[in-house]
Amino acid sequence: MKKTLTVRGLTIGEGAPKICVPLVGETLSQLKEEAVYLKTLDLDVVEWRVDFFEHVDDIEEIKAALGEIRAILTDTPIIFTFRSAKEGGEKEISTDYYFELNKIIAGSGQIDIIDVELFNEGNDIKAIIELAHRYGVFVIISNHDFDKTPSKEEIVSRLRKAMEIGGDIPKIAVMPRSSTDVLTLLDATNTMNEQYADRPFITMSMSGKGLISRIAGELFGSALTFGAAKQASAPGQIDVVELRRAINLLHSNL
Ligand SMILES: O=C1C[C@@](O)(C(=O)O)C[C@@H](O)[C@@H]1O
Repeated sequence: MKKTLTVRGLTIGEGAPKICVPLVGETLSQLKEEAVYLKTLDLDVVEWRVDFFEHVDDIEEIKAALGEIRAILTDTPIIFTFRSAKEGGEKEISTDYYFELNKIIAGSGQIDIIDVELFNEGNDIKAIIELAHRYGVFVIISNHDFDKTPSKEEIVSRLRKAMEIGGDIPKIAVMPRSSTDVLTLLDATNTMNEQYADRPFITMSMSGKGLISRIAGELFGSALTFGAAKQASAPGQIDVVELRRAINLLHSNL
């Protein structure tokens, strides 16, 4: 039996996939403007992609900005994500700083979910999961391949590893080079859903080719999907209004 996960009244892992929209502003004023705009949209979760932020190397500035974002978004679940350059993010930072930042923010009381990349030291990941849980924060353990789609076995294995290490929500985003690659991601998702997952997880095949994976999560097993407001944070994200419409279309026919 798969567990669901409830955050600020939102239950992830049942019914239609939940919609997450990334905040990608570079300056504090852009972030505040974006957050005000996101409040007007029909979305479920907001992800702050802090690697887009101009002061990403200053934890005090990040904390202050987060306070302002939280004050605007009040009841919306917030995911805090520093996406490393090697996994498609905007900036490179040292591993030490990556964990220091994530630990401080996990304990800040301002966020609900934190994204930690799977390709790190197991003990570092476990330490941050433990700390996050102490503060009631859920942890996404993520992996991204912006170049290709690994084999089905590899995708399932990475998602299972994210689960075994203690992540609350395993996640993988891969790039298709062909329609077969999209099927591989969907097949891996379906197998994970039917055979291995005991908790919600997230998968997507990126770019226009992979769009089906961003709308068909309810059928194959992905619990959350990313849509764009004004600016996408990854290739293939569609406008959040169209995304909701497509998801509802599938949902109402299942
Ligand atoms: O990991 C993900 C998924 C994503 O890469 C996507 O393809 O929608 C977008 C990122 O902002 C997010 O952190």
